[in-house]
Amino acid sequence: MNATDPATALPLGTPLSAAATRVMLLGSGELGKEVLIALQRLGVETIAVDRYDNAPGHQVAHHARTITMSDPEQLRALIEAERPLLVVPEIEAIATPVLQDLEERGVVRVIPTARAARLTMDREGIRRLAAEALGLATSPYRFCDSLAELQAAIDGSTAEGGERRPGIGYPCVVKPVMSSSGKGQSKIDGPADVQAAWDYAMAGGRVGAGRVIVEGFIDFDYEITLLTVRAIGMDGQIETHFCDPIGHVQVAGDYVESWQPHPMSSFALGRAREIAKAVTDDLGGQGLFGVELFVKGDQVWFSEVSPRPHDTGMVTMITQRQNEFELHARAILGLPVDTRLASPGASAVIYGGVDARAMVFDGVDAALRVPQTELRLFGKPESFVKRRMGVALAFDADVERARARAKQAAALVKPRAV
Ligand SMILES: Nc1ncnc2c1ncn2[C@@H]1O[C@H](COP(=O)(O)OP(=O)(O)OP(=O)(O)O)[C@@H](O)[C@H]1O
Ligand SMILES: NCC(=O)N[C@@H]1O[C@H](COP(=O)([O-])[O-])[C@@H](O)[C@H]1O
Ligand SMILES: [Mg+2]
Repeated sequence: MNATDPATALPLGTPLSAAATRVMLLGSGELGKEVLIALQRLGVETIAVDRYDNAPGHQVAHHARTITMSDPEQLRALIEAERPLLVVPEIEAIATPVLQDLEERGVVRVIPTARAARLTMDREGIRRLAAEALGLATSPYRFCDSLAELQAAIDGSTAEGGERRPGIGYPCVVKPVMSSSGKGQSKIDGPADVQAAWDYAMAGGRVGAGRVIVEGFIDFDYEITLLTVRAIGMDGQIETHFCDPIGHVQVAGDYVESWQPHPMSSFALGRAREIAKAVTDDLGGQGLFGVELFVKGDQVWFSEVSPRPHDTGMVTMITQRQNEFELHARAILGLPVDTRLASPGASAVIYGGVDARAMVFDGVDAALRVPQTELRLFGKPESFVKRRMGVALAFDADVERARARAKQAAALVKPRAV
């Protein structure tokens, strides 16, 4: 298809028949589970894939498959055997060159595009695109393959010709190039922290261990996720829609609370939308993106983007007429979207609190007695102290009240091992 050709909605068939519209999710955690539910509500036949059995999405899909998605042979074999119409990445750690090859040969369509999946699986791909190709404001950064390189990147170095390259300086943030939810990430306040940050990054990286990004620390006033949807408009051309900005709090690089709408100056919101449009136009395709931005006064920095629903966007399950999962499902099927807010609201994360296989959640009744709240318990088969096992949602007349309700409800849920 040519970029200017009008696009059309996909035909929706009968699940489990020869006329089925089949969609495969690569990654079936809490986010994929909600996408699968949204797809099923539109009569799509779903195939949930994850690295372990009984993942949240496995429990609701028509078909459940367990493979190592970062293994090119396993991924290729599964897609060729199942032949879905669409492949929807839900995590970063996927053998994306296989997706690119299958897309190029017309075997499957990858959401939003195989190139977007490849560029965002690695912090280097998306950072170089945003900062170097698109010229967007980001934190200063360097990539390093050893502790010595990391130290030199922070301190600055002198090239052979005597030319001085300034360092990132302190404070700074170190992250494995392939990781998410803050795994392997730490802040370095001074020389004494460098070794520990390097060791932590080496232990926390997912695949391709050994390479890190070091970023200058941005002392932002607040950070937002701007959910941005590329969907087919009336004339068959791609249109960009924005949700209201989502504010959030991160602890150790992992989201613990989010709310929508986050108040912003119209200047900063306009700048945020321009950045989101530039990045998502370049990544292309159809679907929802979570554009992460740091804001200080009227200054806006691009941080990173998920070409898929975002964890902080779980709040839209209580704030929007069409939540981020429904928006993604509709956009990828070529259906119209509506990004309107229905009510201010908030989300608060429920961690496992213990390392255990089977869990019981006490206090759910008490939590749901907090007015205007809902819960999602993801059904993950194993709990870790810091594994996200559920989320509390609340709505209210303003985000501050909603945040208080969501946090109160989350705190009343007490996971325990049996
Ligand atoms: N350069 C920076 N300056 C200040 N804070 C930062 C910087 N980089 C990251 N952070 C903080 O750490 C959080 C997590 O960082 P980042 O989004 O890069 O990690 P991640 O592992 O990809 O997380 P996720 O997968 O949940 O999006 C950010 O939302 C922000 O709060
Ligand atoms: N920030 C990315 C993110 O939130 N991803 C979500 O977490 C799941 C993995 O959870 P697990 O690590 O508990 O298996 C992923 O499958 C996705 O739903
Ligand atoms: Mg992030």
